Amino acid sequence: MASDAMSIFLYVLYSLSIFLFTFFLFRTTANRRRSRLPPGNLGLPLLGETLQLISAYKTENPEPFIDDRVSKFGAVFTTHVFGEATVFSADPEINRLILINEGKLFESSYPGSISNLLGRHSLLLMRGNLHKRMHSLTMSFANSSIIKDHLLVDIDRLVRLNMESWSGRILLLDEAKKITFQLTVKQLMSFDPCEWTENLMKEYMLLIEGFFTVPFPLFSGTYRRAIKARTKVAEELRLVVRERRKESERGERKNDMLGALFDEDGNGGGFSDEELVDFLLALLVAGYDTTSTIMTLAVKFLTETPLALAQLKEEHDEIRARKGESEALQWEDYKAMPFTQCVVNETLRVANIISGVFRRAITDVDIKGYTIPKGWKVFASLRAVHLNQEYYKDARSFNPWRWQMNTTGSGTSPPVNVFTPFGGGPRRCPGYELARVGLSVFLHHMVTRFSWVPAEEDKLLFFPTTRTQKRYPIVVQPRTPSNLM
Ligand code: HEM
Repeated sequence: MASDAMSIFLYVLYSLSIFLFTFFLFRTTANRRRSRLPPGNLGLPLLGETLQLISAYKTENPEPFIDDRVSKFGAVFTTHVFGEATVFSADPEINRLILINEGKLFESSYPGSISNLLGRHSLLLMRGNLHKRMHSLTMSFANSSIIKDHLLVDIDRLVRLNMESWSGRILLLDEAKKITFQLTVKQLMSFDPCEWTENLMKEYMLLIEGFFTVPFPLFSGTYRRAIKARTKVAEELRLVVRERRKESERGERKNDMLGALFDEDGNGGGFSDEELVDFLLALLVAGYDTTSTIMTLAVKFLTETPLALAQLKEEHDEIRARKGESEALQWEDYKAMPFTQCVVNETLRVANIISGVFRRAITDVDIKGYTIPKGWKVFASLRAVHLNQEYYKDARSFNPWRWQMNTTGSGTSPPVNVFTPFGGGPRRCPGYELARVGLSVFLHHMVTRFSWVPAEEDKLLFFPTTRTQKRYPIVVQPRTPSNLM
């Protein structure tokens, strides 16, 4: 016990001295270059402005920390958060430069908790040529023609299967998570829902909870549990990979992501089991939480905007009327959902599931008259741009009709590079089309099968991730001819 206390004390002392050393080093560097650094405030020693950031996001305002500084300093400013001097950008042009110069001027940089839990062979942490190769492999697996030819069938089937058990009060976020987890496991490894996928999902939830904690098992029970869950998930995935490697050696091939990886050179792409496990584990993380949250928030925004919900229902009722009660959606049906695509865009814009991306400057970078010093962190805020009045009239309201110019020629079009919910450049989300199709199919079955009301008030939270406080409880009722609204 005494030796535990002593090691904690020594550990804290050691961390403190590293923090102070780094902080003063940055301060000195910052002073030297102050004239060319973006304006801003480094805050308190050690803490910087981290506490201001955390307390700002306790409100219902989606972007208080950035709004406040943009009004004082402009769209690009300097701050110091989570132990590092960081340049924040709310400027679409600068964001674009940051995103397209991945690997040249900047490289992605995730907090320690996320990197440790994902594993170093995940796509999100790969760099250079290997990243290029694996990113394009992932893109080719999730592109429109693959979705059209075989993923859509599973999406439609699994969404309907899950909705069959809905009745009375449900927590929509939990239901959406179940659906997206099952979908992703199916797409990656061809497993249909079973006890194994359910247990795996429970471990995944624990793993994801560890993302926004202090990455020291000694200090955080959540992080400890997440590490344990990661080990269990990796063990399970390793067994799958080994089994599939044997099948592949026998010439058997499944039409899923793992199959695509084995196809690379007929022998697991030359990848080790460890590499394949990290890769799959991270893809499951990237697709699961994001898509389920966007499904839930789309329903919340529609519930609060009855005219939009009515128009969406009309679009989907027409499709259903053509197809009868139980026929599965086809690619042509997905392509005949113009208003749904406005709803999808507007949900992505207002919800901003990924509020922005962190990068690190790998050299001194001159942008718009400022210099971002080598080694500094950069945060390209996608949300600050999406919620800027300059680019979107009445930017903080949910208004799907603003996107109708793309289909009807009315409305005003935002400038290019302003709408970037899936990022951009070499790290652009490879699952963007899959997410859009998944959400559209989910909305189709939701509005054609059910009417619903919120079971209680629930509010949006924006930190550390975008979600609703109570997982959006609603009461659902099957739609019948006498209950069409
Ligand atoms: C609404 C749903 C989604 C949103 C808003 C979203 C957003 C994003 C964003 C902004 C990035 C860029 C991160 C960066 O530049 O550092 C990204 C990357 C990524 N996304 Fe998505 N995503 C969604 C769904 C999905 C799905 C369904 C998949 C599954 C295939 C997926 C897989 C990935 C992966 C693997 C990366 C890392 C790419 C890389 O670093 O090269 N995402 N996503």
